[in-house]
Amino acid sequence: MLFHVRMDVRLPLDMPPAQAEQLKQSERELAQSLQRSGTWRHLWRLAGQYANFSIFDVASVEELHNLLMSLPLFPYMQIEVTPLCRHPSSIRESDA
Ligand SMILES: O=C(O)CC1=CCC(=O)O1
Repeated sequence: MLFHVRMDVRLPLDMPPAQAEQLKQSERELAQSLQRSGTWRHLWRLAGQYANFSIFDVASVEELHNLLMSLPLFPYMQIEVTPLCRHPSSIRESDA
């Protein structure tokens, strides 16, 4: 199952810089691991915003939910999830 996810990051202005850097580093390591495994298919920065568009490939809504909740930046993100299905006019054979 494919999901489009928008994440807007809102770190508290008074968060100590070292804590923010640690969170971002932990987020990066998990995001890159999930990209290598194929679960986090796409990760794009929204130009001019501290936000991303991502595509996740997971087996269930529960898997996506648990994954998103496990992200180190989860407490500081506003997240919007959109389920995707194949478009009838798509020329692709699969969702690959
Ligand atoms: O910077 C972001 O958009 C939040 C984020 C997702 C994966 C990552 O490494 O940072």
